[in-house]
Formats: sequence, structure tokens, C-alpha cells
Amino acid sequence: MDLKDKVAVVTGAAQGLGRSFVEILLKNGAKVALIDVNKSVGDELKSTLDQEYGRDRTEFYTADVTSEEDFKGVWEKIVKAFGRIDILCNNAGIINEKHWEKTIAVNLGGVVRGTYLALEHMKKENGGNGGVIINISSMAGLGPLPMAPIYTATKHGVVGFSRAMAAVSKLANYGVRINILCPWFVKTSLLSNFNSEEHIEQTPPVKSVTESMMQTRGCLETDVVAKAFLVLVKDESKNGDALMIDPEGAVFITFPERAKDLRSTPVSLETDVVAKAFLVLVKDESKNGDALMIDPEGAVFITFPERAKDLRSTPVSLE
Ligand SMILES: NC(=O)C1=CN([C@@H]2O[C@H](COP(=O)(O)OP(=O)(O)OC[C@H]3O[C@@H](n4cnc5c(N)ncnc54)[C@H](O)[C@@H]3O)[C@@H](O)[C@H]2O)C=CC1
Ligand SMILES: CC/C=C\C[C@H](O)C(=O)/C=C/C=C/C=C\C=C\[C@@H](O)C/C=C\CCC(=O)O
Repeated sequence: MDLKDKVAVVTGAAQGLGRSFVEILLKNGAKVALIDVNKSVGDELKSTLDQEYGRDRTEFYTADVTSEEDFKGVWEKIVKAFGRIDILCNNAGIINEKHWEKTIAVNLGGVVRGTYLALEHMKKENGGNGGVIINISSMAGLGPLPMAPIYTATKHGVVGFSRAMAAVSKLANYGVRINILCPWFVKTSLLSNFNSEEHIEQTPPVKSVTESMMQTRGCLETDVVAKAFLVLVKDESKNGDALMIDPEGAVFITFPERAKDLRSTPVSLETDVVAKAFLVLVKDESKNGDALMIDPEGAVFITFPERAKDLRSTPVSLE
């Protein structure tokens, strides 16, 4: 995809990764509508971008992605102002394990809302021009972070939802690609706020797992993650793909095509199988964090990769 004169929308655009996605889109010739709930920081960025790129390349809109009225309202303003939207980056996200309903509303609800708004505008059956949607997950969307189970759940949800919607778009010939970006820890205020504020109630051993991960392998800079984002925007062969990036580089994840393709261990059951399967999970005291899948062929314990890094993948160059 050539980005010259294309129109992009980025949520959570005022700082951190969202700001880096805005800047790499501008550097590649696109016009960008910035959406963020933080008006003061957003206005400040808009004036900075005006000086560097000119006033006609960007607009800033204050909106909360958890609000249908807000998000839909600014979406309609953006279409009116720019005439079209070709790219959407659902980037807005928070981490707060105590106020977990809000975390789910922003990290998953906001992605769902943005994806649906974009598909209604972009899909060819509605007279749209097609386009691409990049949903920002995390490596916590590929492997569980013990100190952030809610955050992990929302990021796993972004991966599952995006892969399912990419399949819908392909089957229905929407002409819209939907891809997922899964970064390691990145130096932004989300990460620093998380470390400094009491978002969660965790025992020391749980906290040390995450802290040791950052200490041993470091954190990414936003501009490196933005290069991975650009690969997902521009590569028109990618739909339903997840690009994972950590200090060792970027790799496309190879997911099993179907649940049946996951590695597994059979479990014997007789009649009344679903209740029997339930009882196995209740009674077997060796099981914790285990998933028992049951279908007409029987019941199997799924063998998940221990860590995101253990998933099959294909390296990609970001130069
Ligand atoms: N920083 C990290 O270590 C990683 C971050 N991510 C994800 O990347 C995305 C961006 O994160 P960061 O740049 O680190 O965070 P950040 O906190 O630096 O920036 C997030 C932006 O989203 C905005 N925002 C928050 N809630 C919103 C809402 N309801 N409506 C509209 N805007 C809202 C904030 O005002 C802020 O400007 C998030 O989805 C996060 O989960 C993924 C992996 C690693
Ligand atoms: C605690 C969350 C802090 C910040 C959230 C940040 O926004 C983010 O999304 C960071 C994600 C980083 C994830 C990094 C690696 C995840 C690996 C998973 O497979 C977890 C698996 C096990 C942890 C121990 C290990 O050896 O990897």
C-alpha cells in the first residue's frame, strides 16, 4: 500500500506508541486524524506536528473510545473533513488490574468499536474503497503475564477478535485487511505509570517475573515498534496476521489454523461427556491453568506454548 495522500486514523494518538505511529504515517505521506481522550496533550502534539508537517496534514479530535457516541461522532467528523479513511490503528489502551471493567472497555471494547466503525466505512459492499485496520495487542496477547491477568485477557481478546474479523473480511470480500501488532515492553508512560502506581495487588514472586523480564532483556523504543506497525500497514499480503516484536527483532506468528491443530493429550470419557470433562477438571489436582477441549471425537488437554516466544514464527526485517 502506497501511503501518499492516504487518510489514517490513530486512537490513543497523543503520546507513546500512538504518537510514533502518527509520525511514521506522516513521514510516509499520509494524512492523519488523531483521536485521544487527553485533550491537552493532544492539542500540544497537534501544534508540534503543524510546525513539522504543515497544518493540513493532521487534525486532533478529543474522544473516549469506550463511548459509542464519542467515537462515532468523531469518526463522522473525520470522514467529513478528510473525505475518506483508508487506515485505522486501534491503539488506545490502559493497564489497571484493579479497575478491570475499564481496562476491558478500553483495550477490547475500544478495539471492537473502532473495527466495526471502520468496516462499515471501508467495506466494498457499502461502496467503500477497502483499507487496513491495525489492532494493537501485546506479547501479553500471545502468552499470559502473571501480574496482569485482566490486561492479558484483553490483549488475547484483541488477537482472537482481529483474527476472526480478518476471516470474515476475507470470506465476505470486504477488501479490508485486519492485522495485529504484539510488542514486548516499550518505554512509554503506560509502562512507567504501571511500575509506579498500585494498579494491582500482587505477591512479590509474581511481580518479580515481569520485573526480571524487563531487567534481563530491556525495553523497546517506540520508533522501532513503529517500523513493525508500518510493515503491517503496507504489506498487502497480510490479513489476520500477528507481528510480534521484542528486543531480538520482529517475527510473524504462525498460529494453528484450527483449535484441532493445537498439540494435545487425549482424555478418556464415557457418556454424558461434557459433564464428565467438567468433573475431570474439578477432581484432577494436578491440573492448574489447563484447558480441556471436547468435541465429537473426544476430550484432549491442550498443550499451550509456555511463552509467546515458543510460538512458531517467521522473522521479518524492519530496515
Ligand atoms: N508500553 C508497553 O510496554 C506496551 C504497550 N502496548 C499497547 O500499546 C498501546 C499504546 O500503549 P502506550 O503507548 O504504551 O500507552 P500510553 O499510555 O503512553 O498512551 C496511550 C494513549 O491512549 C490514550 N487513551 C487511554 N484511554 C483512552 C480512551 N478511553 N479513549 C481514547 N484514548 C485513550 C491515552 O490518553 C494515551 O495518550 C496500548 O494498547 C498498550 O496496551 C503493547 C505492548 C507493550
Ligand atoms: C505487567 C504489564 C506491564 C506492562 C504492559 C505492557 O503494556 C505490555 O503489554 C507488555 C507486554 C510484554 C510482554 C512480554 C513478554 C510476554 C511473554 C509471555 O509469554 C509471558 C510468559 C511468561 C513470562 C515469563 C517469561 O519467561 O517470558
